[in-house]
Amino acid sequence: PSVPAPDMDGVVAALNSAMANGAPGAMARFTGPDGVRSRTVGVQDRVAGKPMDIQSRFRIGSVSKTFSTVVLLQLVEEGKLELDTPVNTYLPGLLPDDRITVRHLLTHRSGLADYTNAMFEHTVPGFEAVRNRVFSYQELVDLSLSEPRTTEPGVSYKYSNANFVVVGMLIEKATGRPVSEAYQSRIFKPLKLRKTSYVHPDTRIKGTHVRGYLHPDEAGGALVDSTEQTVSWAQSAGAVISSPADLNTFTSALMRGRLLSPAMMEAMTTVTPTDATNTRFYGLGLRRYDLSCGTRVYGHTGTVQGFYTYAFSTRDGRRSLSAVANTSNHGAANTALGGTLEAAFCGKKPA
Ligand SMILES: CC1(C)S[C@@H]2[C@H](NC(=O)CCCC[C@H](NC(=O)C[NH3+])C(=O)[O-])C(=O)N2[C@H]1C(=O)[O-]
Repeated sequence: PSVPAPDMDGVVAALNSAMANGAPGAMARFTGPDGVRSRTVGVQDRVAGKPMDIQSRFRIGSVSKTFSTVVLLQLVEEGKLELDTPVNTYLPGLLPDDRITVRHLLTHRSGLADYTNAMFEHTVPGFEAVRNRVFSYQELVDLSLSEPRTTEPGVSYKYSNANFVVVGMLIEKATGRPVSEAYQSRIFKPLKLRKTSYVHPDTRIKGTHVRGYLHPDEAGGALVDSTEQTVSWAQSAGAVISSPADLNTFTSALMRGRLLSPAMMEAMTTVTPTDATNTRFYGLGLRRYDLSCGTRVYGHTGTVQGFYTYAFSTRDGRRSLSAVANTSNHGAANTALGGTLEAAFCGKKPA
């Protein structure tokens, strides 16, 4: 069936709107039946004045959660883990509730509190306090467990980074190796994602990269260059670095079934609503957005200090969009950037 051509003027308008709302720059890359379309606006480095470059690397934040989910679901397919088995079966004594299962982690229904709410209550001081810190997985779990559970296991969707910290622990327990090796051998290498890496706790983004600029909580406050950080507060929940092309390749390959079996893709894309709009859903480490034209897109969003990312594909993987703005803690910029999805996947609005 024919699909609408991407409305690249609409994509540029969304990128410019992100800039008008405080992003020094933004960019988007679309792949579809008619090939690749890229657009960039503004700068990737405010001091050097370097223009945004579609080849650049950047921090993808929670889009990392989908990479971690792919590794874990491959381990499930290999019989090394089971989705409906309690986490404590694999990591004895880790969690205070034996009812919390692996599936509860991937669907944000475990009830484990998100320690980043307290950690980043004050945006810039919170960031400065951790940007060079290296946490163990256990320290992050302990931060979560120091707060009350947010739901009985399985009862409701309560997004928490803690879930994907435990996912990282499960991957390392099941493989006996660091999670970085699993990303590399199971995803980065097979898909030839040459600009995608997991370098925790190194603070640098190697090669040509976008610099990220964090908005302070104080209106009109100066932007903070947040490019260099360990992202140790997130690790398997948010520390992957990638590029627009690699994210297009990843989400498209995922939806085409290059990484997981059809049965596992069915499980991954079985979703529940995350809000009252009934257009936003979550499956297993994967978001589904239902767009105004009826198209359903699957992927993830990412917020890490100085970067906001969307990485989505259609269910058949034939169309994919990645978009990033190099600012964060500015809701209007994030929402504006989201306009790239409607423009890219729904095409020009009828006059
Ligand atoms: C659910 C989200 C939005 S939050 C979650 C994760 N990012 C974080 O947990 C970092 C939150 C603080 C980042 C900081 N904000 C503050 O400090 C606010 N006081 C900023 O904007 O740079 C990610 O990425 N996910 C997004 C996702 O999945 O889309």
